[in-house]
Amino acid sequence: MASPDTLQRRGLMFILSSPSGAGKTTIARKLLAHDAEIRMSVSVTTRPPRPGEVDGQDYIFASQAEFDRMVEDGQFLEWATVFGNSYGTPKAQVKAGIREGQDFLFDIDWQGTQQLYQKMETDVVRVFLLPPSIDELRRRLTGRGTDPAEVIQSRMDRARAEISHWDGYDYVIVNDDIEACFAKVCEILAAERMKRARQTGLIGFVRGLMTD
Ligand SMILES: Nc1nc2c(ncn2[C@@H]2O[C@H](COP(=O)(O)OP(=O)(O)O)[C@@H](O)[C@H]2O)c(=O)[nH]1
Ligand SMILES: Nc1ncnc2c1ncn2[C@@H]1O[C@H](COP(=O)(O)OP(=O)(O)O)[C@@H](O)[C@H]1O
Repeated sequence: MASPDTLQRRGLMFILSSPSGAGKTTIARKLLAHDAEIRMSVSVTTRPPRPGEVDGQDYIFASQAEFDRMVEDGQFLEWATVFGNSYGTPKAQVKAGIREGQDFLFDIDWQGTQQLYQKMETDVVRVFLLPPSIDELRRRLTGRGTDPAEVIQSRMDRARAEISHWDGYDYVIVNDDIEACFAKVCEILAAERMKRARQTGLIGFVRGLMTD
């Protein structure tokens, strides 16, 4: 007998990218607090921790030598250099989790997004956040209070280059109002979870319906 209880799905890889300061960390934190079915893919980075960041939770902080060893050992699904620091996505937990139906959230840049898409196209959902204006982006970076003036300037200098990669994404959202942006992100996630290609048990269920 065909039973909907047997329906399972593959996990998805939900990527949030944006120019620095547009709000992806804020949206990612809300999503993790609100949705028990998605887990953060915690990246390894060589950048120093910011005040309040927890090792193993926000990032896995590593020296350049440790990072290079992980690259050589093939431990990353993707890695890239951003603002002169190295960032990489560890392979192990994500690959096994996806097969078991676990969804993962990625806060990675356009280079990492391209690499993940090339490797695991059907599992990947690419979302890009834009600031409402360049002035507002500067206000947010300054207001966040985590970077000295010269770092903020270098993030602003990079913002236009990052924005130019907007067309490598499936969805583009202007993060004007946090709650409105968050609602859109949740809607995208809900719809993507229902995609036929992810419903691994569907073929058997449909065959059952046709033969019962
Ligand atoms: N390719 C890649 N990019 C990452 C990874 N982790 C973080 N990033 C990106 O690196 C950039 C800098 O991140 P961060 O230092 O936390 O500063 P932020 O710009 O304020 O979020 C952001 O664009 C992140 O999305 C990763 O594992 N791989
Ligand atoms: N829609 C928004 N309106 C106003 N401030 C925002 C909005 N989204 C994020 N912020 C603020 O802007 C700053 C940068 O956001 P953050 O999430 O750290 O960006 P990113 O992770 O993309 O660098 C933070 O201080 C955050 O509270």
